[in-house]
Amino acid sequence: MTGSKVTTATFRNMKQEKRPVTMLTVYDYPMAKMLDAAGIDALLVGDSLGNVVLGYDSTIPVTMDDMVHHVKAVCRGVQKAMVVADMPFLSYHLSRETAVKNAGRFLQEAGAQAVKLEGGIEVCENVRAIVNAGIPVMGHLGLTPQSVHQMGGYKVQGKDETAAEKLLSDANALVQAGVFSIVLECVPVPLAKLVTESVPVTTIGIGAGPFCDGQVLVTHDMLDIYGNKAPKFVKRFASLYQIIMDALSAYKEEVQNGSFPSAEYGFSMSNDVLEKIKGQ
Ligand SMILES: Nc1nc(=O)c2c([nH]1)NC[C@@H]1CN(c3ccc(C(=O)N[C@@H](CCC(=O)O)C(=O)O)cc3)CN21
Ligand SMILES: CC(C)C(=O)C(=O)O
Ligand SMILES: [Mg+2]
Repeated sequence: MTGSKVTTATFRNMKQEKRPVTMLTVYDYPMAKMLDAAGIDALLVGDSLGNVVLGYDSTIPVTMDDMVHHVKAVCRGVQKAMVVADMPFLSYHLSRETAVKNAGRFLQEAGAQAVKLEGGIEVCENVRAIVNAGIPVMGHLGLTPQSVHQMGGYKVQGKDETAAEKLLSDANALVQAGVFSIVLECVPVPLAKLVTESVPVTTIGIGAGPFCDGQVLVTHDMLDIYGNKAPKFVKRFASLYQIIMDALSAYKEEVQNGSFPSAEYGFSMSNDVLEKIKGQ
């Protein structure tokens, strides 16, 4: 069954069998092909697109059209992985109708299999409406970047009793609303463990410790594509920034000193033709 598509049923089975779900973010076709070939279970087209690819300093400017454009590119590169589309700022708050309509675009126009959205009890009515339309929904609790101005920065969430209780009741409300999975971002390890043991759906952690049912990271962070400072929870699995910078310097040097392009990179033509056109 290694060739078959990852579905919400796969998520359910993996939680039951205690096999960790692997998820990574992706925003374009080439990376989607690589992540799918590597057997990553789920690909999140995150609204971190804003930070990682579009150069904004938050996820708030990202629009539905931005997201649809990138989800389309990702889906063209994927055979097996589940593609989850992150719903951007204000695309699921205004009404049940707009929430369903926007979620539907990701499946109908772009080819995703599920959507993700941030928040707890306050979004549950709209989550239910999306689920009722036959669209699998992944929740997202803890550090929810679209609320950065309300949280007063990117900080660990759920540390005090009130916040921890709120997170637990939000998780239960999302389950009641029909989500198949919940991302837990930047929450203390023991709280993520408690939520994971309390809910029947698959929890996916980012900065939430090893006891979640799965893990997600921003691919550009774990590959260190930018050579910048990353949040504490990011492990660098490669240092691509250095590799890319070395390649760029080598190219510049070789073009400037004339060693590139050497003969092997050029095309020849017959001398006859050359002589003829020179004689004209
Ligand atoms: N490249 C990238 N990676 C991400 O993980 C990510 C984005 N972009 N954009 C959207 C959000 C923003 N995220 C962030 C951003 C910063 C921290 C951060 O600096 N956290 C502090 C915690 C401070 C504390 O409360 O102790 C850290 O040091 O990790 C965490 C998550 C996660 N998401
Ligand atoms: C960090 C993940 C969970 C996310 O929401 C994103 O990449 O936008
Ligand atoms: Mg996001």
